[in-house]
Amino acid sequence: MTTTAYLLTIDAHDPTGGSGQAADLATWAALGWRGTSITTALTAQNSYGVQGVQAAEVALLRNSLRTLLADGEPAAVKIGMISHAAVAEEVAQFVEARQCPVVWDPQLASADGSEPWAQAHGGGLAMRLAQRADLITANRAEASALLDLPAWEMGPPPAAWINAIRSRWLEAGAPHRAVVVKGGNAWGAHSTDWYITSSTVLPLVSRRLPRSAHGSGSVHASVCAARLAEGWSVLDAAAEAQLRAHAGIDQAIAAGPGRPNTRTDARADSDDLPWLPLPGQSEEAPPDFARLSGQIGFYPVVPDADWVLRLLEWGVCTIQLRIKEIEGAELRMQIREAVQAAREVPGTQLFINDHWREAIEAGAYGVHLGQDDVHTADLPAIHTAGLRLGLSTHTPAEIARAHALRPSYIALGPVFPTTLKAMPYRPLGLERLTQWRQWLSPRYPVVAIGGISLGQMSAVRATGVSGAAVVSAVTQAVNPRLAVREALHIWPACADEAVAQAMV
Ligand SMILES: Cc1ncc(COP(=O)(O)OP(=O)(O)O)c(N)n1
Ligand SMILES: Cc1ncsc1CCOP(=O)(O)O
Ligand SMILES: [Mg+2]
Repeated sequence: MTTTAYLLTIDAHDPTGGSGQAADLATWAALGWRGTSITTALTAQNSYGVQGVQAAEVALLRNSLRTLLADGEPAAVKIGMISHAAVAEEVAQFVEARQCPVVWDPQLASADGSEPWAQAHGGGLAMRLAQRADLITANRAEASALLDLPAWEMGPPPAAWINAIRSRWLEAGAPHRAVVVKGGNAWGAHSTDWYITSSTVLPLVSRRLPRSAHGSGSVHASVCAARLAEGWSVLDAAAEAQLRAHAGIDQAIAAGPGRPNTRTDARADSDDLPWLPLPGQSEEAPPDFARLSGQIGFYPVVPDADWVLRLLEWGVCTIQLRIKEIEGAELRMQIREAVQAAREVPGTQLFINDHWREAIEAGAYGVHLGQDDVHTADLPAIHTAGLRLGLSTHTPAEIARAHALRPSYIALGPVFPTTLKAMPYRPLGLERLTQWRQWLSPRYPVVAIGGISLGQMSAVRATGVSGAAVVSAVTQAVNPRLAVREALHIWPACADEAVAQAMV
């Protein structure tokens, strides 16, 4: 029997269960991971905060780590509170000898600021932990103390902060390494976490909640460790962690008269989504794109205007024209022809892929854009022209990017392996599709795409998404007419429902 992969938290014992090891283990259980824990310190605490700390005995700590390793290497390590330098030294040696992803969530003081542990990270220990970590998650006070930087409250991180983070914590390592400076303890309408690498500084913005909760940093960091162990990028891990921590604070559990505990298995929805503004875009969300006028259901994506005409005849209501190889006058003519034909069938929602200028010119119902397209498309022009916007997403960070643009629907994919085009993304599968669909509800209709055959459409529909976009299942069907009839039977298009409603 092979050992089940495991995550390791090296953190303090919090008797309330709200933070540290207990919160990490509960978070990992909620994510389907086996968690293990090594204790750096025992604490006396309750909902009012930490009342006392006793550091772990170093020989026992070393023995615990060595004994655990005999069962196998961890898939990722999360380091939390360390109250004494001797413990920090032991932990640094341990992680320096590992190959797996490491998340360091420094804890320098309890929320009331009563227990300063900064001295435990002196003598170069903070630098060693930082330089071994793939991700450092620190709030502003912690980063300020560790880097000896003046406080920073509002707006983007000052240049002195970015320079210090890069030169002391990041530059020695690989470019994928990052620091997330969390914004929970700043103020303003939003709470912004700043994601900083050797080459980028990105804001991950959340709606500020009217309260804080004990252990939100532990939940955040442990989600990051789990997702790094699964091979997600640091930015994707940070985006999902922010979403889950936000939901956990929003649904915090009362633990006494003081602060409530962050819920480790909170169900996140679209109110919890962080958003990742485009470069130069303000943190303020732009106005929403127009809502869809009908349901989506079966959503074929086809390569030319003739296909659109045929689908309209066959009763399909939501269609995408995805022209890849034609340009100039012929492209404009096809888009105009398809848009004109779609306008003549009430209830039709025709999206034009990529070609947003021609779509505006033709007065299309909507456009569908990919992640790269949003950097070059004139989104305000599409909005002003009243077109709906659909956006492709494949990862949590891309979802955060899409949420910054407030589109009319969000597509998630690839759900299954697709042969249509090479994609650098792992298929989501139905479980993750269900999960991400929940994150996007109730704000966004969700379209599933990628490798969906007619045989899988019922299962995709059961995840609660609003529609299934398919290419090959229609365009490469032996009998496309029959395939469309079958698909409309499984998931009726809005035209059918509009007709049905009109007949009632
Ligand atoms: C409904 C839907 N979802 C995703 C896509 C993919 O769009 P994009 O990422 O722009 O890639 P291309 O289709 O342009 O290759 C889509 N077209 N429709
Ligand atoms: C364009 C696109 N974007 C994500 S998956 C995909 C391909 C969908 O094609 P198919 O339905 O044939 O797998
Ligand atoms: Mg595109």
